[in-house]
Amino acid sequence: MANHMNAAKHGQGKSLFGGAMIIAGTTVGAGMFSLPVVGAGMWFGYSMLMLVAVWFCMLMSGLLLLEANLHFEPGASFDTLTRHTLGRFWRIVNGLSIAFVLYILTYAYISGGGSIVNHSLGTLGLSLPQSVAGLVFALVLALVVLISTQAVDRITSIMLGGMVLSFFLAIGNLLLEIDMQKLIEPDGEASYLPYLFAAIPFGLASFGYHGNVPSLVKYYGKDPGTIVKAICLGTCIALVIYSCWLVATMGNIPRSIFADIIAKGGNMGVLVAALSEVISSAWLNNMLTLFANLAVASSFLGVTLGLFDYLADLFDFDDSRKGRLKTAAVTFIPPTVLGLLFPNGFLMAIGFAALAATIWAVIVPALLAYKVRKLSPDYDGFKVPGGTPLIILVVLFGFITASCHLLAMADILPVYG
Ligand SMILES: N[C@@H](Cc1ccccc1)C(=O)O
Repeated sequence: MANHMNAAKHGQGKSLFGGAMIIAGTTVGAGMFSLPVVGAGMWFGYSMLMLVAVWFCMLMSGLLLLEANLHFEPGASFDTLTRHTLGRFWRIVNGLSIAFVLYILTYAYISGGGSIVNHSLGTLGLSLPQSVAGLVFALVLALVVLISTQAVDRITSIMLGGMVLSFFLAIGNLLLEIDMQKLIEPDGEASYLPYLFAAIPFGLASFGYHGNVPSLVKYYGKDPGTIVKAICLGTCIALVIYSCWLVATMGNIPRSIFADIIAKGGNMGVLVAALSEVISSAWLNNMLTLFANLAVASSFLGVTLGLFDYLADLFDFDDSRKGRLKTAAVTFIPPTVLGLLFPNGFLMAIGFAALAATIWAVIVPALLAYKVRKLSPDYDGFKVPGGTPLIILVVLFGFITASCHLLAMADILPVYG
């Protein structure tokens, strides 16, 4: 949901709340649906520990990016920051990793969207092949992006409202029904901690919002006090939502059932179907399904709008009808074709998004801050506390997460299920 910037810009006051909602809106997305599935191996306690640690590192990398950004005029893009501070090589690596994350997330959303649309149709007694459901999901939403940015803005604002309501109704009820024993004394195999490592990349993807930092600087101007608070509050909101989500899922679905969910591909629809089984009321069930649909659809709109603008700029396609059609073709055709060929790659795609995000959302921000501190040692504006040790910690976090993903892919780290 990267586009609430525009929605907020039309607003009257530049309140702290608006900025926090922009960050929370971008952060909370499909990554959330991977958390209970990849966290099932280590279960609740370690999942919470991992979430808090990843939240801290992702918050710090966002603040380091802000620090570097404040050395430039408001409006400077991520690309401008890397070009002026780190040079050509990093500019290219950064640009490629951003484009890769946007593309693969679009594919993840088509896969997750197809799966959840299919689950929703199932409750109505209809059925479609999942790849076709993904195609319908992508076509409808791509049309919104093709129409205009304003269309995306309006629709995502409505979706955000619907998401908040449906989340609290459905999850609130699940939270009331949790079984403490499931949370604290899970069933299934007796090994937990070894599964933590393969889950870290999914935590990282779930806390990604960094593309919005330059937009916040443009929106608020050089007002570090408010921007820092907006980033802290926005990521805290995401942390609270994810914690409630873990309690609601792990407190209701036994750990052994998660092994079945994973065996069925671990896609969004399978998880929501397992949750639906424990919700007694049909109405609350609909709220949960509505929430899942809105969450993935609004993330799809935000991410593809970012990709759309990025590609239009890259290929120099204009804003005429023909130009937008060309941009839409390069934006949507590759991930949609991938979605038709591999309808169930949701988890795999979130993992690869995390791998590429370690570059631009973690390592590059740390390097940028290191470099601007070297270039202007007398600068007395906003500085993230912790000095070079904090920068080293953030870079290490990036390397460890990338290594975890690669080692898990190579079957060297254990993956539950
Ligand atoms: N946090 C987003 C994904 C994302 C990653 C990186 C940057 C922006 C967004 C989600 O959970 O869907």
